Amino acid sequence: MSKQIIIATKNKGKVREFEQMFAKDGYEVKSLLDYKDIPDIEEIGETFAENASIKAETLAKALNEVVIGDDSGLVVDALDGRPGVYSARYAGLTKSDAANNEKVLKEMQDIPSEDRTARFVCAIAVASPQENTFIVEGTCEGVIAREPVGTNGFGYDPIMFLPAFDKTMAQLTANEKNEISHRAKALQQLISKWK
Ligand SMILES: O=P(O)(O)OP(=O)(O)OP(=O)(O)OC[C@H]1O[C@@H](n2cnc3c(O)ncnc32)[C@H](O)[C@@H]1O
Ligand SMILES: [Mg+2]
Repeated sequence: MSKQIIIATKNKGKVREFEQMFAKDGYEVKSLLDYKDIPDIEEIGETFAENASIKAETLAKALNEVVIGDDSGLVVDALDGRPGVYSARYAGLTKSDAANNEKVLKEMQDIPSEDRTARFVCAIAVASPQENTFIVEGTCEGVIAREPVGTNGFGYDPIMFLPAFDKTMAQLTANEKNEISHRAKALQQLISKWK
């Protein structure tokens, strides 16, 4: 029987990255895309950590299993930390990646290069029916680009320029992203600190 990890997400990009990162340890990844009967989980927290916990705890309770929640997003310094926990719905409830990117670029159009710093943040929560929820966080620093570049990844990747690579996150291969991303760093924390 294969080992299984359940992730409380409906985001296909996240599912793909967790599959890639867990594959080497032989884990099969399940997500909310496999549990269609679970009602939408409301993300009412004020922090990434709170929302990751809400997602993980809700599904852990519903399934009576250990579940991982991922809440993540883009924090832009010149926008006072926006889109932050509103990253998914920044340009409206349709949750369009392209519209979200356009909105950030428009708000940043008069911001000079040196003030375009930003970071991706990923909080991962592990909830189980018996134990307290365990939370870790990872970040990945970058600069908001002038226009979307690249087609890999998902979400805000095309507008997140990484000076160290001289590429946007959407120009990295999956393997490259999974070595340096906010999600990868959170997962490394989880593996080194949980239990
Ligand atoms: O809540 P779930 O079901 O997990 O899926 P979601 O897409 O709503 O996920 P979040 O609430 O955590 O919102 C995250 C937002 O940040 C974006 N995001 C998260 N991780 C990202 C990454 O690695 N690269 C680019 N954008 C990312 C993503 O596209 C969303 O717009
Ligand atoms: Mg969400």
